[in-house]
Amino acid sequence: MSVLEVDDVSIHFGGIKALQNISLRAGEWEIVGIIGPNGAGKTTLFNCITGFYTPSAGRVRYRGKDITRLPVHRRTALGLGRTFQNVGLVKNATVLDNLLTAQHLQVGYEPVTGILGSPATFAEEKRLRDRAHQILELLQLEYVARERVTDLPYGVLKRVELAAVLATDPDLLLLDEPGSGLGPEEAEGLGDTLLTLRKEFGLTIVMIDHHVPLVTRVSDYVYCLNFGEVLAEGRPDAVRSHPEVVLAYLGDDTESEVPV
Ligand SMILES: Nc1ncnc2c1ncn2[C@@H]1O[C@H](COP(=O)(O)OP(=O)(O)OP(=O)(O)O)[C@@H](O)[C@H]1O
Repeated sequence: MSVLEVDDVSIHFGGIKALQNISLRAGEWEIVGIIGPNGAGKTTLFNCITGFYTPSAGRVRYRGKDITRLPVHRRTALGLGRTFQNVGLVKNATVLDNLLTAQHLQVGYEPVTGILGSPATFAEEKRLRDRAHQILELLQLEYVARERVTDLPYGVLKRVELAAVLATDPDLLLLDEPGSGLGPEEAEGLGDTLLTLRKEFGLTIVMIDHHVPLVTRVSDYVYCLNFGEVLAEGRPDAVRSHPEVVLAYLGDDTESEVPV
């Protein structure tokens, strides 16, 4: 059974057909890449998967369960974790507090209950705090645990955002442009991190990115969207050199691959 199944999903906004009959699969422990030019519908597809939008037609299933109409928090509780195109963190809080807050969205009681609560909640608090530190160590972020988010450079922020979503203990991780704003070396490091995270946490990952070398390197399977439709899908190298994908990116077919 697939972890994620999107079947014939369509959505329109007034006259704009943002998605038309999109189908996509992500199997257990797979990394699935989504590429496509600006306005192709990539973020809209994520919004349909995570519950920010309800599709006009089609189905979204998570581990066989129809989640098409479930609200966002119920999907999060099932194991869907998502990052945003623009960093989604509490800017005035510390890195550690951002992780602890993200975890409390998951456990269903407020941090103050943990402070005033029973021995059982104390034990749970300790478990959450230990896990937060484990994630920070894995992402080499322990050194900024007590720094305020607002004081951090962009590349570090992107890693903190990844840490915060991992803190919610996801099973399916949806990453919206994790490589945006990163230089080639940082993107290379991010690729290594994603491969490690998949192994350490047994994750299935679906990622949108414009950074084609990153997507090609880490993905098992790639979808290219254009004008709300799947233009091509398959193994990364095949999609990257697909004539229609080249045309969509470059506007002509004189090159043999999507630019690196
Ligand atoms: N809430 C909305 N209301 C109206 N139009 C929308 C809405 N959300 C998305 N769209 C439109 O849907 C289309 C797809 O947008 P989307 O943001 O999904 O593209 P994208 O592939 O993620 O682009 P980018 O790479 O630039 O982020 C665009 O024409 C966009 O203007």
